[in-house]
Amino acid sequence: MALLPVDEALERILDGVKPLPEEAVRIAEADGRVLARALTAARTQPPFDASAMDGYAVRAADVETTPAELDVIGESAAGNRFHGKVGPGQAVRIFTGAPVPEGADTILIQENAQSLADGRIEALHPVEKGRHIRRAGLDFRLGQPMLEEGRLLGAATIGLAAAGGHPTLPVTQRPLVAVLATGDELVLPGEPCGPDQIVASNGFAIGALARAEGARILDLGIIPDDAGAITAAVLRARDAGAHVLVTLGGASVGARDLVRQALLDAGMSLDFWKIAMRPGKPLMFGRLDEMRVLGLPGNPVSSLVCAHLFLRPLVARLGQRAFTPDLRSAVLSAPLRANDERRDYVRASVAAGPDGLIATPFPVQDSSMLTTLAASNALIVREPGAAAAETGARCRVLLLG
Ligand SMILES: Nc1nc2c(c(=O)[nH]1)N[C@H]1C(S)=C(S)[C@@H](COP(=O)(O)OP(=O)(O)OC[C@H]3O[C@@H](n4cnc5c(N)ncnc54)[C@H](O)[C@@H]3O)O[C@H]1N2
Ligand code: MOO
Repeated sequence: MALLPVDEALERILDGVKPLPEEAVRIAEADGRVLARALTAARTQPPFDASAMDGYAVRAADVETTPAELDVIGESAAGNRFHGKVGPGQAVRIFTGAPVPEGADTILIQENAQSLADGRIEALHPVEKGRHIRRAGLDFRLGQPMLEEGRLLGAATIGLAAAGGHPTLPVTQRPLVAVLATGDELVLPGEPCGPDQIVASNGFAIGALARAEGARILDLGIIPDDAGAITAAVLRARDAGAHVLVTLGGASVGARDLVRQALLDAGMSLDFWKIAMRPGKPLMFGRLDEMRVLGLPGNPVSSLVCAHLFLRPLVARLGQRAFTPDLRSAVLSAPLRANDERRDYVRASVAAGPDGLIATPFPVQDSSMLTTLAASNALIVREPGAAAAETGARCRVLLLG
């Protein structure tokens, strides 16, 4: 049977996936969340004409010719306005952020004023009308759109929302991704490791990748190669309301590769198994009620490359985040062999050269080797059936970010 092309696999995984419903979060906890609907200003900023400088609120007409003497009749500070009116020949001491008093139409900065005796000042230079005054609503006005739906919230956007008077924000729920590792050979880092055992690493890597895309993680731990135990763990994920279940390992064809059967036993409808991709051929995908199930291969590189290509966009879409693979053109610094029928994702390091990006593939591409994946910042994407490529040839690279 022909293997499913990668792009079609992604389409099938994303088919019908919609952003999760919204929830309210306190603004102090909104960092990294996605705005579920557009936000409008609940107030006007600044709410009054405000001074942008420390100095004196004056009438421009009084300082047209300088030096000019003025009577200081009071003070307007941020949080404590002056309630009177500035008349001809008068000034009010004013500080940055304070309301400009009635009658004044400009700000004389204190560097351009000389203090005299008896609460008088001398304006040393003329000031044009409106100088150093922030008009009410300069930043935004009540009811004005501030932030659009789908906006990823960070420092500036959270600051804006707070200034707009929002104590809580409507954000898209974070997808819950359950992660289930399978294999009798696996132990956790730091646990005693028998002679035939290895340390389970995939769950940590996948968890990190999913979290970076906005997911919450439900860690189901390591389940032994026992179909019944795997099925029970799958049902735990569903009952916990996981939006996505990621299984790790046991996806291939060996007699001990029990995950597919265990998923079917749990009631999953299988959409596909095996795709035209290297690494990651035994990838499987299906649905169990509302939960999407991604069965990732056990080899650490296969598992993480598949997660980059399929789990990230799935989690992003559920969480209403924009996701666009960062594909670029580069020049090969070493030759590559002709490709077979699978799309190949070749670990590589990509660096800027004088004429654009230069891609250097790692010579050994075994899908168990995390050292090369950790050293890679990109994958060279080679189409099925691609001819051998010489040094200097153009290639497509997927930056891992
Ligand atoms: N006869 C065939 N054999 C294999 C085929 C095939 O088509 N025919 N496909 C190969 C490919 S490609 C891959 S990829 C692997 C994937 O196999 P599984 O998904 O069944 O993975 P396992 O056999 O369970 O494990 C493979 C390897 O990865 C280690 N592993 C598993 N889980 C973890 C984990 N959580 N952390 C770290 N390492 C893990 C496991 O110990 C094995 O060494 O199948 C090929 N075989
Ligand atoms: O697809 Mo497997 O991932 O070649 O090692």
